[in-house]
Amino acid sequence: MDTATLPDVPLPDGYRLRTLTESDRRAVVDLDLWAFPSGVALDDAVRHPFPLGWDRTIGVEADGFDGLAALHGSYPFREFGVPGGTLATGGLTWVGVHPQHRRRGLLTAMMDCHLARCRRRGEPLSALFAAEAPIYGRFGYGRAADDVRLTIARGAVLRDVAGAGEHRVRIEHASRAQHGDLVERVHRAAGKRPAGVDGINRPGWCERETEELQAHFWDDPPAHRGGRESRRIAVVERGGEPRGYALFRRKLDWEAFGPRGSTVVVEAVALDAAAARALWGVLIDFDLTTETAVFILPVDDTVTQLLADPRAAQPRVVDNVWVRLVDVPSALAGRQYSTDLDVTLAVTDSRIPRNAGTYRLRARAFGEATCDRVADRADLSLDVRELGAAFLGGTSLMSLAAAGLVTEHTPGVLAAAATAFGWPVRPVCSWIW
Ligand SMILES: CC(=O)SCCNC(=O)CCNC(=O)[C@H](O)C(C)(C)COP(=O)(O)OP(=O)(O)OC[C@H]1O[C@@H](n2cnc3c(N)ncnc32)[C@H](O)[C@@H]1OP(=O)(O)O
Repeated sequence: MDTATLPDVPLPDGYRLRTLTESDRRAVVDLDLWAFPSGVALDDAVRHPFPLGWDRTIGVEADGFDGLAALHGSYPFREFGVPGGTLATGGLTWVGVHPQHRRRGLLTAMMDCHLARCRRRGEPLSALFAAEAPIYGRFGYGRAADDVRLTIARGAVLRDVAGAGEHRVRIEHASRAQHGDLVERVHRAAGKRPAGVDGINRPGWCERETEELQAHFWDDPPAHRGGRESRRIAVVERGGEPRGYALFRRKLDWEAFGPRGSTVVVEAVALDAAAARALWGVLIDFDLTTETAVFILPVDDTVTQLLADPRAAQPRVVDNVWVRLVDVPSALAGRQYSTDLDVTLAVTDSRIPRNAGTYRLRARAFGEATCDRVADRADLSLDVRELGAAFLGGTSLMSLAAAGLVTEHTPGVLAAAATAFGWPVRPVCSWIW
């Protein structure tokens, strides 16, 4: 399969797509700074590790315009978490259009290019984090996961967990050399068995799979610290084995009545309840601080159950990953379902017409699934966007139907399908790419 040639997608007059190379790095970073304004100087920004592979970084050039008019890239996630397994997924990122060229259809052209290339590469899914939430629904992406952000007062009471006291906590400067392997190992294990039950993974979980992403993740330039300290890590160990970690930064502010520092937790992962209790006991009790802000957590994270007063943590729920089915039958057959299922779905898809059609989806609870195109009358009808929203098991088909976005043609099938599409563990991706 030819994956190098760019697909022939319609572009506005005077624009063309081009695969970029290392020699375009400065232009790429410059365009990114145009799209995402920042106080970081271009000369500084180009020195930092570049997270994309060049074979997946596509620019748009314009007649008579120096530099790039637009840009997008994608990460090759080979093991993006879906209910009961993983699927190859194109992780769309670095989408940007120079302000001079916006609203002429360049994003639309880049989306057609990205989706065509995902399909050629055999990636049945694409996923992304949306800079602005209204952008991607029109391209068939559904809001597939939410995360919760907490602000926990220092010393908030946590429920006891047997065995928590048997952990040792190391608190250190975080570095790839010292902690890279540990973080990857614990992070991967947490996605595979988040509730400690075999086969019940966390959908949406994915690793920083490439060398470029790892280098970028561990880079810690002062300009990205927001006035906070360099990145630190707390590692909880039991019997000498790491059982959890948190990456965090503190900041000390002095006020008239004394210190009012805070801690920001960037990623916190624990392999069981005792490790979580040991970890959070440290994170919410740093000296000279009054609160700990937690950036991204699964909405069902252990700490939400351990807090004696969950309201005091001021939970805010925000959209996390958005998912797009690039190849409907492969994607639907590529996940598991929570109950036995036999349903016929009529799917519309205005951007990838070959996806549109009626499919019979059959599955055994927590087992194999098959999905075949049929000519039958459908039990349910919905757009590919809603299928994306429901795909990770975090958005109920029932709630989509209540909003008029899924239609039931066979009475009783909606409730059964909504239950089957759900998953015991809520989806999330623990880091923004
Ligand atoms: C996965 C990621 O990387 S998320 C990062 C996205 N990038 C950014 O937010 C950086 C700043 N913004 C930009 O670079 C650009 O404005 C983009 C990429 C958001 C849009 O690019 P454009 O080339 O202007 O989009 P394009 O002209 O193809 O618009 C397509 C449609 O989307 C709509 N649209 C575009 N941007 C937005 C937005 N921010 N909010 C709502 N609708 C939008 C357009 O109005 C248009 O609608 P229509 O089809 O009904 O006419």
